[in-house]
Amino acid sequence: MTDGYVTADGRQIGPVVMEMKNITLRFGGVEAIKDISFDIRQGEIRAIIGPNGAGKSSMLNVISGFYVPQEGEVWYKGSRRPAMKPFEVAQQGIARTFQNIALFEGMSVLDNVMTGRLTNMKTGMFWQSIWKGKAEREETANREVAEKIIDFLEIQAIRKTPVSRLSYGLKKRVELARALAAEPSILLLDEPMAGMNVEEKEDMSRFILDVNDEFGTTIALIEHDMGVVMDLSDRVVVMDYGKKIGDGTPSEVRNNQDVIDAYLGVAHD
Ligand SMILES: Nc1ncnc2c1ncn2[C@@H]1O[C@H](COP(=O)(O)OP(=O)(O)OP(=O)(O)O)[C@@H](O)[C@H]1O
Repeated sequence: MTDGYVTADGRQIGPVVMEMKNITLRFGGVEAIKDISFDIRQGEIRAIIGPNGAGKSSMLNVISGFYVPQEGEVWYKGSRRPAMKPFEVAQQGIARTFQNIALFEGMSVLDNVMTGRLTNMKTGMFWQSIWKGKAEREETANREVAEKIIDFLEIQAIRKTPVSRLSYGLKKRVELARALAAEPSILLLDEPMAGMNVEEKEDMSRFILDVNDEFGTTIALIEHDMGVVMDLSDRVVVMDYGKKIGDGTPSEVRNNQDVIDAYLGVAHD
């Protein structure tokens, strides 16, 4: 792994933790990702942005192991990652949220957050049945982590409330809490601000920054609204029609002519 460095915007970021090398992903005749390479560094907030259909969700799904690209390599913590099932990727410390909220609506906030601990459970069903003490200790420790995250995200007042009764913005915050409960090394956020009003967007931005600051979590997020990510991110990859057209700090990509054209809808060859 290479060392960390200070970005042009003055933020210290760490060594490379994940590297996408020449990734190409096809769906039949559609090339959703065309030979894209970029890295994600320890402790940074890395955004992948682009207009509708640019290939952002496809890229997030490659990172999370949901799609295996036809070409290219994914490197994680210094080794090439073999084709993996999403739960295996999760066990390696990569947690995610979904654009369409994927919570257990009938369950309380606390129980939903507790499901985020499942990938960290050491005691299997067999041992739980014959070794009650160990399982109970693990349950207590898991609950402590869940409660700490609930406090951190300021949702203690609704910890017993069924998710179905919550506003959209709060559901998104519970989803963030559940992903954090896994204590991930990399947190993937799928359009975390989509469908939110201005106030909810501000709250979510603050929580994303606080999580990054307080826990040092590396965060990769996708978003089509360029404005939303500019204040939040250390570095930004810009995609358009499956290609990478920009990569750098927010001010670098903001001044990149290809990026400006893509967002203004200027025709491509
Ligand atoms: N499962 C799939 N099967 C076939 N084509 C797909 C599939 N998923 C995505 N595509 C195509 O791949 C291209 C990139 O789609 P993708 O959803 O990754 O873009 P996006 O940047 O996330 O868009 P949006 O902002 O609208 O969500 C599009 O042309 C899309 O139609």
